[in-house]
Amino acid sequence: MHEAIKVSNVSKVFSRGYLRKSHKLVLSGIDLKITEGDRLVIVGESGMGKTTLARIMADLEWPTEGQVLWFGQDIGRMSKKEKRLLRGSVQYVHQDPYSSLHPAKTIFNIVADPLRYAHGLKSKDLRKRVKELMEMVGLTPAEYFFNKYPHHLSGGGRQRLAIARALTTEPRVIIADEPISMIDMSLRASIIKLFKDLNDQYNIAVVLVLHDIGAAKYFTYEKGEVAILYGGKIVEKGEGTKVLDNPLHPYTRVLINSSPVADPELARNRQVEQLRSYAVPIRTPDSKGCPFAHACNYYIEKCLERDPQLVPVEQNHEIACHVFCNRDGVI
Ligand SMILES: Nc1ncnc2c1ncn2[C@@H]1O[C@H](COP(=O)(O)OP(=O)(O)OP(=O)(O)O)[C@@H](O)[C@H]1O
Repeated sequence: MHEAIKVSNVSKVFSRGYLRKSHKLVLSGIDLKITEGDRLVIVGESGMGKTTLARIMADLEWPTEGQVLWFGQDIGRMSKKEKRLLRGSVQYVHQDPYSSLHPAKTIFNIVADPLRYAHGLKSKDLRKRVKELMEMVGLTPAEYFFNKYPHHLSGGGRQRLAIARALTTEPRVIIADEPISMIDMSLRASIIKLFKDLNDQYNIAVVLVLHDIGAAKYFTYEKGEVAILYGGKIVEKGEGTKVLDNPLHPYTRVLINSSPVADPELARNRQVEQLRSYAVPIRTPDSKGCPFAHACNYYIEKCLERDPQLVPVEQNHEIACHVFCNRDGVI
């Protein structure tokens, strides 16, 4: 299987303030890849760098250091022409379906416009393709929606429309940033199911940014990988079922144990570990040590001094933790 997107040693620093002298390290040393036709979920709480990473993967943001490869080619070294040829192959779906769609355009034109401009489709062919794409995302009967506007749709319907628009370029990868966070609870599973179907039926690689563990499990149950982000670093990554069913990093364990469960009996009896701090770590390029050390109940002196690297603990499962893992495996 070929790599669709590969991120190597990516760091991102945002600079601001007077003379841009204040530097914030938002991502550091990120290595991540998704192969063609696969699934990947990036999980973490708010402020951990998920959106920045997804935007860098989609070439909407540029890394301060490191490389991003699309289908084996370094996008930082591509000419404009080369990039233009590949751009349609990687599509980005925004978090907010309420502001990402033009409110004064009909649903037909939202899907048709990119087909007109990029593929030169007209009249009958255009109508046929718009109908096909709307059916692919479950907006049926498609003709019923043609002359309606985004405000006629629910949040879930709008997200489907945004996905239909993304499909107009026949992408090989879709990157969706928190695609269910602004949608009613009852519709969330159906949107994740839609991404699963696009992956299964059309072999489109899908990267989802999520903070909902239940949704991450549902998406990677059959296949796919999960990367857990904390303080701009990947602290655990690997096969979805391994990471989510057998979490080894102390942050992943807390994240999973504190996610809501439907069974009231289970919820009542569950012991949730309390962290030493719930503050989002603010890191600069000079920060030392593990980003989770200030919150971790198991930290040792070394955690404050040295940044742990990702180490394999079993096949396709890595963690970055001085306490729970060393080069010989899990302690
Ligand atoms: N353009 C920017 N300039 C300065 N700081 C930024 C910029 N974009 C993001 N940040 C900061 O980077 C950090 C990570 O932001 P990011 O949006 O990537 O996190 P996130 O995990 O996606 O959080 P959320 O789920 O809240 O979107 C935050 O502290 C944010 O304030």
